Amino acid sequence: MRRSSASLRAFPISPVSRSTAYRGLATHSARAAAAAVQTKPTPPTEVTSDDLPVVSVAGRKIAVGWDSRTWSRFHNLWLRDHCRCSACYHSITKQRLLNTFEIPPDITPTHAEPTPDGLKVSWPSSEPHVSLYPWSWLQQHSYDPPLHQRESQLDKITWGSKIQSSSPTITYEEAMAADDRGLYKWLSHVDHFGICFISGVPPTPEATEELSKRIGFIRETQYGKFWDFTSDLAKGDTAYTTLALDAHTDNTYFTDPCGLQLFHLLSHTEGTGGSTLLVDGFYVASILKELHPDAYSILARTPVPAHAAGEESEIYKPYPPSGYPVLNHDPVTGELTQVRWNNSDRSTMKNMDPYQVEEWYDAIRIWNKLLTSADSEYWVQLGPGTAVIVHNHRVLHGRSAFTGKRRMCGAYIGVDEYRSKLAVLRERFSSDTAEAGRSVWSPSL
Ligand SMILES: C[N+](C)(C)CCCC[C@H](N)C(=O)O
Ligand SMILES: O=C(O)CCC(=O)C(=O)O
Repeated sequence: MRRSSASLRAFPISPVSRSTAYRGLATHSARAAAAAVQTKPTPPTEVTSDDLPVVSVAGRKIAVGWDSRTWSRFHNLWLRDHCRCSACYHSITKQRLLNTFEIPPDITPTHAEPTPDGLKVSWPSSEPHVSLYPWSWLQQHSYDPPLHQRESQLDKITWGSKIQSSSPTITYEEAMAADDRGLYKWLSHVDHFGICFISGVPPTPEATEELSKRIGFIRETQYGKFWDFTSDLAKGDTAYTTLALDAHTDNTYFTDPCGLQLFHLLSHTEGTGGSTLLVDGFYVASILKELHPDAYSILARTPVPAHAAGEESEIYKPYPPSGYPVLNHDPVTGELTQVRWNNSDRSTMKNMDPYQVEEWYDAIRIWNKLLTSADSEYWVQLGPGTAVIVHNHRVLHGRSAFTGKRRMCGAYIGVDEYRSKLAVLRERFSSDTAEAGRSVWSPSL
């Protein structure tokens, strides 16, 4: 609905006129719309300079009318706290300079008006303080009501064994290309699928280490930084044997399990077996939730203790020691964010209520049956030249038993290092403001 700019003209807000900040038809219809029961808000249209939103200050909030049906309400206190002028916010470090706790809880603007660049608000203070909030930022961060889908897993593509017909893959050249476009493609595949193969990798630990470092610094653990291992029990873990390893996620004994795990099989001679198992934990969890909601709920609320205690000098356990559930969720969106499952590394199930015991075992039995189904299991034989990266918060991995001499190398990357790199690449390659550098209004802040 187009409105003349005259009807949107703000005028100074005095206590008397505070609740009638605007005149003209737009205000009436906008206010009537605001009073109407809020139907599901439609994301507002692009704000153009000749069609500015309606702005109204009422009590402890400022209301922004995007169109006749969509309003957002922002607390004055919240707006003042989020001022990003150079006095309130460090434009280089992107850190708050303002002392939040000096803002009066009942702060009220002396003036508020729509401008082509955003919502302009003047605050009472000994020296005049003016804040300007870009319309796009206000739309993105509207919380009353939320106008945009919160950052969510919408772009996750779950898979079963059929992915083997078209596994996400990039070439080593793409991954190593200095312009980072290939790196962005690689990490986008990991973000969507939880796995990505890399073909054409020189079959050396050196090249594999450099490949790993393209994502971020390697996460050092008790197994070292870059690992190059075989079945010699060099470390007190069954990975350093010829035994089969059931589908698992690594580091359940850490408070914060690694984010990515890269594997590159350098050689396997004088024997057979040792193929790699990959299972999309998000895919299996979605089936469990659909077909066995009670089991899903049990796995989502029962903490599972774990340990790595194969070295005399080490006892790793998560904090708190009770551990974390198999299925972990975003407390805001409720979406599944992390699978933690390693039945070998699981410690004694203590602190359980007696009635829980059998239902928990029933739940993990169903979970295991789905994990090990032909529909879920993606078996692939790695070999020199083809590495695979696995998102350890989502995809479970394992291997079949083997004979002979088998040499595997790889590395862990922290989940925050991975997410930071992806965010930077996304900012650079998918934002039309990348050239201008990171704004204090970046969606990431
Ligand atoms: C990857 N690397 C061979 C270094 C270590 C393997 C550790 C496996 C451990 N049981 C876990 O699940 O975390
Ligand atoms: O040896 C392999 O193929 C995988 C070993 C493994 O599962 C691990 O290191 O976590």
